Amino acid sequence: MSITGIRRGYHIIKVLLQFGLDELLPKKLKPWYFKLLRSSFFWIRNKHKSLSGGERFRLAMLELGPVYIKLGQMLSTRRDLLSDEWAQELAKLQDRVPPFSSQLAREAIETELGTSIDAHFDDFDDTPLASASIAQVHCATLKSSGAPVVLKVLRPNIEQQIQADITLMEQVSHTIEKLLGNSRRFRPADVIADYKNTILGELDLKLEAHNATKLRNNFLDSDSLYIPFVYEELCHRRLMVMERIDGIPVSNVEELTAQGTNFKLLAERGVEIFFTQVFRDNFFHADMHPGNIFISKEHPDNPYYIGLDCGIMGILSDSDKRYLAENFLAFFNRDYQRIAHLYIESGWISGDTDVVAFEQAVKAMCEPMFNKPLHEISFGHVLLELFRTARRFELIVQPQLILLQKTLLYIEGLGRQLYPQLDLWQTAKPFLENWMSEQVGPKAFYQKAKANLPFWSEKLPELPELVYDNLKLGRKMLGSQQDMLNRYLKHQQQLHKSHYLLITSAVLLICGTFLFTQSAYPVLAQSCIGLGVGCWLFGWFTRPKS
Ligand SMILES: Nc1ncnc2c1ncn2[C@@H]1O[C@H](COP(=O)(O)OP(=O)(O)OP(=O)(O)O)[C@@H](O)[C@H]1O
Repeated sequence: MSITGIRRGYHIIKVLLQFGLDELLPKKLKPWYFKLLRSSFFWIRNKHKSLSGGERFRLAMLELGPVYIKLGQMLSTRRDLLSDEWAQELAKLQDRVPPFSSQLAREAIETELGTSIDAHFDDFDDTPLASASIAQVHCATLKSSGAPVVLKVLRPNIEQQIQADITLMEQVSHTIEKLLGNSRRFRPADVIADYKNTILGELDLKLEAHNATKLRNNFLDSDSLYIPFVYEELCHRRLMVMERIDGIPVSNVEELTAQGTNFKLLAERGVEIFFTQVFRDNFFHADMHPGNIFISKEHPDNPYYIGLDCGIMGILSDSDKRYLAENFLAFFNRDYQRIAHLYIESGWISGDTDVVAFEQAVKAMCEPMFNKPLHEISFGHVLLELFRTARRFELIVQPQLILLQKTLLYIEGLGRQLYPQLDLWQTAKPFLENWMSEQVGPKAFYQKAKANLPFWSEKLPELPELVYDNLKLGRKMLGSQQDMLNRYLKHQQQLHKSHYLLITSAVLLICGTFLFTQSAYPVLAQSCIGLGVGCWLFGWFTRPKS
């Protein structure tokens, strides 16, 4: 580990201890060596005893910088793991991060544009509209059209800071894995690798701009989701320019209530949008924390979502989608055998797995879930528990599915928060059933045939020629196969003949030698030996050449 790494490591320990995060760990997670390690840093005391646990955790993440802020943000969406108080506290990390100077922001924007800000924009606002973990957002208007826009620019040196912290995390996680040995089920290095991919993906705003445009186009005719227009020609790796939106943050329930939002419709639309993104478009927003979701101000009785920050998007293969949908349907039909077979067919677990044992484990895990009314069962939770069970049977971890499961859990949590009576099953079931019927059965056959029609109409005129060529080729192949067969038969005949001659010569030679030793029939003995030698020579020279 480098000197810088050691220094950064010490700083992290210092911050964690200064905010008393070690005190938040339950006693059973603090063995004697942990206590010994803590006392060896006796000069670092908890300076924030009066603050709540959630507040201390948030402030520590803020102090440690973007990688930890992002981690806190991700945790804030895990209401299945955190109490409401903690989740609300961590949600503050979403866009209340100290800003950097507008001078630096201006310089960075002009470097990316290659011209002055004034060349493209009027009324650039030096006070940032929002300052988040990775980027800062400033308002301006577009010179060419007067349209209100925002400029999202990456924080200075953010790439180096993230890289340094990730490297340190990688080193620590590898050391932990070595200490834990091979039998580990917990793989910190995999977790860090996953996190690294996620956070590095967010550092390319050009990519984010492409993603946003793609998602916008997928939902252009939608009443449920709006994605702001992106000015791609003004976007660069460290700068993104997009339409300015005016919505209410989804976490601001008071304001949403005050404007008379139809929460039931809003909650149902959240679930529908997610399933549409996954099953219809195969392209889903996978960073759905509250700082990225706004609600329209107009028509509160018919509200729609406004989505920002398309840095992290998930994609599933067609087969993943099919197995996923079948998994949910099998679960709700309590068909555990089908679930077990689906995991093997999809290749998520090995074909050597004991299917019966796996089916029993799935049943033991799923059955208690049906103690709740159907509408309270969470799809995200079902998936999470299925993955946990499958992990005991050597599940081959599918990062795209984990991303999906986390997003699903969050979307459902959000839906329930907005409208606690949300019936997840009634919202999602018709969607899944429709989708499945479109994938299999006569309708699917018709759809696929229709989709392939342009290909066949292009190939049809070539068909007679193709048939003729194939027949010609077939005849040629048939001829050469016949030749090969003839040659093989001839070879076998020669082989048999030479074997026969060699055996005959051996018999004649043995008989001739025997008669010779008896001295009774010398002429016969000589004839036998002569004939034997002749047969042998003939057999040898006529043997088949390999
Ligand atoms: N088009 C927009 N119109 C209005 N406000 C916007 C727009 N884009 C971003 N913002 C504001 O800026 C904040 C941060 O934007 P964004 O989430 O894209 O940045 P980020 O650095 O990627 O944040 P995160 O910490 O979520 O990764 C948003 O929460 C929102 O308040």
